[in-house]
Order: sequence, then C-alpha cells, then structure tokens
Amino acid sequence: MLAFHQFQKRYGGHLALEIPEMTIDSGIYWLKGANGSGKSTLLKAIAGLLSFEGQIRLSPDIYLKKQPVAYRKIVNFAEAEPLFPEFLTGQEMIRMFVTAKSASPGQEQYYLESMQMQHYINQPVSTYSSGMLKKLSLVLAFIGQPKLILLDEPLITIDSDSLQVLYRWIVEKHQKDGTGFLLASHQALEHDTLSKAQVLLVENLTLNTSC
Ligand SMILES: Nc1ncnc2c1ncn2[C@@H]1O[C@H](COP(=O)(O)OP(=O)(O)OP(=O)(O)O)[C@@H](O)[C@H]1O
Repeated sequence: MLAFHQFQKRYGGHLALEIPEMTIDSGIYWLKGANGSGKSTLLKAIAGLLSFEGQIRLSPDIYLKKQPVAYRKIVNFAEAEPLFPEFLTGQEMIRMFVTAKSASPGQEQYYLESMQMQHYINQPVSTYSSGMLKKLSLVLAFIGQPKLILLDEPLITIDSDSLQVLYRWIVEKHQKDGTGFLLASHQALEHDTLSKAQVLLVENLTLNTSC
C-alpha cells in the first residue's frame, strides 16, 4: 500500500503534480498519461529521487521523509533512460546494489542468466548498448526484497525475447513475494496477467485511479 498526503511537486514556481490524498493498494499498476503529464516526476518522487511537499508512506508505516534509508531499501526504481558511471562494470553496479539493498549474495544470478547477460556483465558499462544498459537497470530494480518496484518505460529498447523474460519476472515477483509494481509505459502490456493490470492515469496535474 502506497499513500500520498498533500503531495505537491513544483519545478521552480511551476506546479507539475498534486495529489491531495490517495491510497493505492499493493498490486500491479499500469501508469498511463500523455507526454509531459508527470509520470516520470511521480515515479522519481516515489523513489525518493526528487524533493516534494507533503508525505509519501509505504505500508504499514514507513515514511519516505522520516525513514529515508528504510524506505529506500524496499522501494526500487529503474529509470526510463538509465545512466551509470561508465568506468564501472555491470557486476560492480550489482555489487553496490546488493550491499545497499541488503540482498542475499548470488540473488542476481537468476536474473543475469534468464536475460543472458553473463557474457558482458564484467565489461565496463561504457561498452553497453542501450538495450544492455536497460537490462542492467531492470536487474538492479529486482535486487533485494523490494515491496514496491517502479519501472519507467520498461518495454523500450529491449528485444522481444527479453521482454517475455521481464514479464515473467514481474508476475513471479508479485505472486511469490507480494511485491507491488508501478509500470509507466506508452505501450500496452502484452501479457495474459499484466494486460489485466489496473490503470493509474496521470492527467490535469494529478493522479486518477480510473482510465
Ligand atoms: N527537471 C525539470 N525541470 C523543470 N521542469 C521539469 C523537469 N522535469 C520535468 N519537468 C516538467 O514536468 C512535467 C512532467 O514531466 P515528466 O517528465 O514527469 O512527464 P512524463 O509524463 O514522464 O512525460 P513522457 O511521457 O514524455 O516521458 C512537464 O511539464 C515537464 O516539462
């Protein structure tokens, strides 16, 4: 469960998003909205990457602002266009996330193998294509024991086989661990289970629960 209380995000003096009160039950949600409506802003705020007014709380009582470390340990985020320090390898990035998220050592192996990333994971990130970078960002988003995973445009740049693997990860993680998902995408989620995801719509500078 994710709750907003008097949430406002401004860029300078410009109001970008406002959610007076809203509670979202844990589940898999498709976050929709036109270009510039505020989807990335919302995900970055929930991830704790953007300052904002008001409160965001994760069930039962972990507040982003009051318990920033505990909150960030259980909320994972993959950006639409991920950027990583170019001199690090994918494996080094994973090692950092394993420590930060208190993950079980070796947890990443399942993800690396199913996405067939082992042959390049020890290469510097500067050598990765955009799809390889995207897959690394997706693996990082599944590291640890997240209660909520935020994926911004997860379907772009990855090939169709990888897309099927990603759909499987999402469904498995939700069914096994009860992890909630917010998936911001301009493309429909073409998967038996995910196509039934509830819709959250960002429009008119706010978030609505119906399409
Ligand atoms: N760093 C920033 N500084 C100023 N304004 C910003 C900044 N980032 C976003 N905005 C503005 O906030 C609004 C929402 O942008 P946001 O990137 O969240 O939209 P989006 O729904 O993710 O768009 P898209 O579908 O095109 O990716 C837009 O009006 C945008 O111009």
